[in-house]
Amino acid sequence: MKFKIACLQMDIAFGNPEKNYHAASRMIDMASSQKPDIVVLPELWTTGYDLANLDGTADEGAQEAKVFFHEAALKHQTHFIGGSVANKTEAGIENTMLIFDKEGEFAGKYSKLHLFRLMDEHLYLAAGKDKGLFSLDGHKFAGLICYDIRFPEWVRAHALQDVEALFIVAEWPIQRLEHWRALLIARAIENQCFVIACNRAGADPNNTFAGHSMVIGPWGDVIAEGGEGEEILFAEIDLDQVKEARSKIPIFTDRRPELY
Ligand SMILES: NC(=O)CCC(=O)C(=O)O
Repeated sequence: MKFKIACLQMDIAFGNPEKNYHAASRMIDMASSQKPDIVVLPELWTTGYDLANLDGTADEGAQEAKVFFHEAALKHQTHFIGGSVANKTEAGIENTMLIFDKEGEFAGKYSKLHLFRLMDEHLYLAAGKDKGLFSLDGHKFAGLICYDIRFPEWVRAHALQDVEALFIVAEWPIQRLEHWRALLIARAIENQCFVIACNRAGADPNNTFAGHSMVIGPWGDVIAEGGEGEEILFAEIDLDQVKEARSKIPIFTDRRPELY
């Protein structure tokens, strides 16, 4: 099965959800002219990393974001991997990805598991406990958020559940661009699956972000890659390539988990 993907590599206004909702709507309308099957947004796209003010700007139960994606999915008949939003829960503020299918139905959520200390996440955010697995059109996928890509054992756990594509949403700074590219390509090759990674563009008071959203095939081939600025990255993926790669080099059969 083929899917046409649109990654919204948006600039994000610091601590300004209203402005960011407008910007996202505008980009979704633009992306829709190419009739994508799946639209992907970046990490914390409603607030950016204005963590100190999340008490005032976080979305209670992610309700506003849920209504937004429900309506956008119905309007454009497109699946949404809704980046992530600051989600006020009983456990604290989580960094939560929402998935909506093209009928506007809630299809899953994932709250970031690994908090990134270098950007103070551990001071303001609560770590999630979700698995992050979901299905769209009968295919199994997983969601990951930014720093998660440094944990190959977490990504492997998804691959062992027959996931065919990993959707990664991020606010990854420019100074570690080469880590971003190398880690994404490695996660695709070692798990023999597609990697669809949507990063933000622009800057906030503390960081300039890398852009370079990427769509990578199960052989590690870079199908599409963004530049540094705001843009919509389009790519088509063919999930049959996952079976092909896994049957040519059967690493899932050849693993020796009893020894490691
Ligand atoms: N938002 C993040 O999780 C950033 C992760 C990052 O920059 C890294 O190097 O890892």
